[in-house]
Amino acid sequence: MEVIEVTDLRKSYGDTVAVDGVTFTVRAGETFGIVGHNGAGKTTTVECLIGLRRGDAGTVRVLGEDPARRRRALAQRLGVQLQDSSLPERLKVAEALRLFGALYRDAADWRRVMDRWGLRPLARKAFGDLSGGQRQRLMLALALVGDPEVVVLDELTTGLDPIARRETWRLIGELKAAGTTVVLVSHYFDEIEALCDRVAVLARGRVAATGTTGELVARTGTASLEEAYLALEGADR
Ligand SMILES: Nc1ncnc2c1ncn2[C@@H]1O[C@H](COP(=O)(O)OP(=O)(O)OP(=O)(O)O)[C@@H](O)[C@H]1O
Repeated sequence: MEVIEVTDLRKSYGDTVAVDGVTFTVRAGETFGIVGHNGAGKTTTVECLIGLRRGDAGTVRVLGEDPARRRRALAQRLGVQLQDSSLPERLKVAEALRLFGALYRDAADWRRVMDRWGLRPLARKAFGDLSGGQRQRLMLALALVGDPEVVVLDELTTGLDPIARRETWRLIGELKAAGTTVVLVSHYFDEIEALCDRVAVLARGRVAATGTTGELVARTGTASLEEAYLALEGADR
């Protein structure tokens, strides 16, 4: 079953064409990676997926719904962690989890989410006093507190130290084992290779290729996803 269907999505900001006819599908339970250079259109695509933006043309369906029209209903089933998101400086970690948990009809137990993400020692710390990595971890926990069917993670482990990164990978593996569909935007090829079933390579607002790491490597005659990406990105110039 297709959980996400994006067909010929287009979006411009004035004269800048950010997304120029993007098409891909994500199946139920799949972990799907989106890679691309800075400005390739990844964030714009993700924003259209979660209903924060409406494309100029094309269609987007998430769990069968149009996110631009059904954002509220979808919010109950969707977990989102965006680049550069923030919270009020004085809000404490436990308060944030409780507050976000209360927004969902079928939320996970926020205390368990707090434990799972190693946030209990920080429960009484204010958001403004957290380190970059701790903020990132909290944002991930908040994306999951609603026990979502689909999770969209933009720059999952940016700012995390190597140990926290590996721990995050392990938790994403658990999500995957539980059948959650995950969309992962990343600049880290090791992360995409380790976690994703399939990848879409975005270049200048278009999908240069979609496939498993093995397929992309075979198609480009390269030895790694990073090399395959560089070949595909260059070929599209
Ligand atoms: N709100 C906006 N107003 C004007 N232009 C924008 C806006 N948001 C994005 N753009 C432009 O659209 C293009 C695609 O940007 P987008 O943020 O979607 O790319 P990205 O792949 O997420 O990049 P990065 O890896 O740097 O985050 C870029 O040229 C960017 O400058």
